Amino acid sequence: EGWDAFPGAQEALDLQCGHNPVGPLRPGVRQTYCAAIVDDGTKDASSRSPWSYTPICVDPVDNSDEASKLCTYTVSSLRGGPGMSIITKPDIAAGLTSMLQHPEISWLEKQRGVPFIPDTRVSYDIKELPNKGYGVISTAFIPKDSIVMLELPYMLKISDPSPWNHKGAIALMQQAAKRLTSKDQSRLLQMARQDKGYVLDDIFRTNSFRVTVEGVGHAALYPEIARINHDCKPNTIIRYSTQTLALEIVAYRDIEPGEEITLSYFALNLRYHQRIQAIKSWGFNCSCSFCADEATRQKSDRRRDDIARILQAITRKENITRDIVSKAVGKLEDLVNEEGLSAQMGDLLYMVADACMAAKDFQLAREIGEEALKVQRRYAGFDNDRTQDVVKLLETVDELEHGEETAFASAS
Ligand SMILES: C[S@@+](CC[C@H](N)C(=O)[O-])C[C@H]1O[C@@H](n2cnc3c(N)ncnc32)[C@H](O)[C@@H]1O
Repeated sequence: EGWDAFPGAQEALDLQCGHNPVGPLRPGVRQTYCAAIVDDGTKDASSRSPWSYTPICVDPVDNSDEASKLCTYTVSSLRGGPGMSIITKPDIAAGLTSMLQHPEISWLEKQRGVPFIPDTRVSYDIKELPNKGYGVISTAFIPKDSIVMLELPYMLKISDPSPWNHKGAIALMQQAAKRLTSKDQSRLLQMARQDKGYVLDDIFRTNSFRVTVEGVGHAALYPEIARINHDCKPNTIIRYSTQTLALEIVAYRDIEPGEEITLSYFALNLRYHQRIQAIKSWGFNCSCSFCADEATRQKSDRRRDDIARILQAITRKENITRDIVSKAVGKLEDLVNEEGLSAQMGDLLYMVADACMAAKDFQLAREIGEEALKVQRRYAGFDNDRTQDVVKLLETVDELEHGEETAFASAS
């Protein structure tokens, strides 16, 4: 509906390549399979399009038929900006073809309802801070919900490299970096490190975000976003678009000029001991207000335990009545607000909707699922995998309800 008004949309939809678990953006779209490109030196430039170089690949350790090569792919410019290298499997790279060949994203903006550009009034500086290395400081008032930063990754690698030989994977990383422009290479090497192990591994370990590409986990480096320091009660959250690979930093509350821009490096709802454990790998201490003193920690942990208990209780079939569920959702909302976890409310509502679906209360599952969808679109991203999970749940609810109706009709 209305797709013709968006140049590039139809071509991009028609070009949806295989290996895309999110599925077509529109029901009924023709699904074509873009060819997986590997390290075949005989191929000319046009046959390795959209990549700027012939990929370099390594074979898997287990050379069975299902095992795939691991390759490094580079584009010299991503959507008119800096280039990008990705170390991934050929079928995943093939899945990126439509995004790379059809960079026109105005139709995607329409779909998500928010432009893919940061609010130009928003500004920040990257500065050296005591005991933190560099950090990002706001230079103007940033209202809640505005996009503070929006970037594309300049390097990505598949999260689980275990099927491939370690030495081979390291060689690919080296090539992936070398094929970037010299400006990007020097930016990459200036990123924070912990001085442990191989330099590019260290840079990935210290700075990368876990994203999904074609439904598969990858570590991604975003140049300036990587300068944001951690806080367990952050003033921004991350929103990720699976179709464009864009990562956004969104104001979680109003931010005053001069405030440091922070985000949480892990899920917001961890308990104190889990936070300490998670932070250990970065080598600094928890200094947010939730870690401040024993009493605050305990109070916060208790609320977080309560959230888990409510979710646990709702999975029991006998608790799926409109009255009990709406009380539980109300209580969850209170706890989430007190703990600053609204960005996770969509995930919680998704779990409640799932429990309603399991208990066959389809009406309730739909109502709560629709609420979950709104929250996920806002906080996770309009095409994020977490958002797509809710879309799938709503589709399943429709199918199950329809199935029950048909079964009932044929029985009567
Ligand atoms: C992704 S980088 C953040 C930017 C980094 N400070 C820089 O100079 O580029 C992660 C590293 O920043 C530092 N860092 C992040 N959050 C911190 C915090 N709350 N306190 C102290 N150091 C922090 C740690 O050294 C960590 O390994």
